[in-house]
Amino acid sequence: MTDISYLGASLPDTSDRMLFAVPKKGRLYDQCLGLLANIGIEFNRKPRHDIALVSNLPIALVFLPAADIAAYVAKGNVDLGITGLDIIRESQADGDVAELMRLGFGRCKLQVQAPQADGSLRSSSDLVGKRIVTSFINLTREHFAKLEGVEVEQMSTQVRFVSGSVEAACGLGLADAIVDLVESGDTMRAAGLHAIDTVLDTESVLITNKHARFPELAKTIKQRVEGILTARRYVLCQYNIARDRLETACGIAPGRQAPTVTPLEQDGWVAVSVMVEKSRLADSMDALQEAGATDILVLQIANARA
Ligand SMILES: Nc1ncnc2c1ncn2[C@@H]1O[C@H](COP(=O)(O)OP(=O)(O)OP(=O)(O)O)[C@@H](O)[C@H]1O
Ligand SMILES: O=P(O)(O)OC[C@H]1O[C@H](OP(=O)(O)OP(=O)(O)O)[C@H](O)[C@@H]1O
Ligand SMILES: [Mg+2]
Repeated sequence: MTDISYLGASLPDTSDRMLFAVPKKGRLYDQCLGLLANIGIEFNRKPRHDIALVSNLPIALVFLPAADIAAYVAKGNVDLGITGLDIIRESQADGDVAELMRLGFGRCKLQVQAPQADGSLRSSSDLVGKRIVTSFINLTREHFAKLEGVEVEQMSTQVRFVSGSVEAACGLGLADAIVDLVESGDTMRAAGLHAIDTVLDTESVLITNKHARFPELAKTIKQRVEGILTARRYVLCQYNIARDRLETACGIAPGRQAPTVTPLEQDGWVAVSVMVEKSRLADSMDALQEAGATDILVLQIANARA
């Protein structure tokens, strides 16, 4: 049985439950809570408690720092978890951790950033032998060792760890450049830095230990998450069209599997219902209208299953 007694004095009994690790704060927290609600996970988390029993499934949620979750999953201390791909790679947990699915939020880039004012630093190669500060020492060392064409132990670039506010390091004279996460770029620019290379594109990932307990329950969670992600990506588009133009219309919006076509009470006309990717919706509606579709309606999808 997993020992998680370090997480609180009066622990609930979690022995018969799948342990599901979720970031306890930070950039992924709100999205994770939204996802848990959407997949029907109900729980009541008491203030200051890092474990919450799920009332409608044999699951205990364990709220942990995002940066630690990959290591807990890799060691089998928890069965399932949500964290960033950057953290999985940095924790060197790939061998023991199976990626169940990418979740499409927490998207950002791990980038090499140098002072804008220093025109001599234009790519990672210009930093060989210099001082780099980061929270991602393993990924950064691998990046520069590869660039230098040597093993990590032999490389001349110096990589030092700081746990946060990495962008301050250059201004404080601690580093010539940094490696940190960039989303909008606001933090980077505010510190007078610009990106000169990308180490990794990252997003949040649902992961499990390769030998985890409760594989059936993990599969259920995965299917539920898939349903929510599909629902978020698509809308349902309905329209009427003359039957002799149906083929053209179906070519414009072929749907996930195929459009549903039902006869209208009006002779020679049909009603069509089809899933359309949100990213292509406006173009598809223009083309459908052009092809003679009328009464084109768009409906949100709350949930979906393949
Ligand atoms: N600006 C961002 N945009 C999108 N995703 C991000 C951003 N910053 C971090 N992430 C993602 O979220 C993960 C956790 O980072 P986060 O900043 O939430 O943790 P933290 O630094 O421990 O928390 P905090 O910033 O509250 O101290 C990162 O590893 C990355 O995958
Ligand atoms: O490109 P941006 O949109 O500005 O986002 C990037 C910033 O977000 C994260 O920091 P966070 O806000 O989590 O603070 P932290 O450094 O204390 O972790 C990351 O470490 C960057 O500093
Ligand atoms: Mg942070």
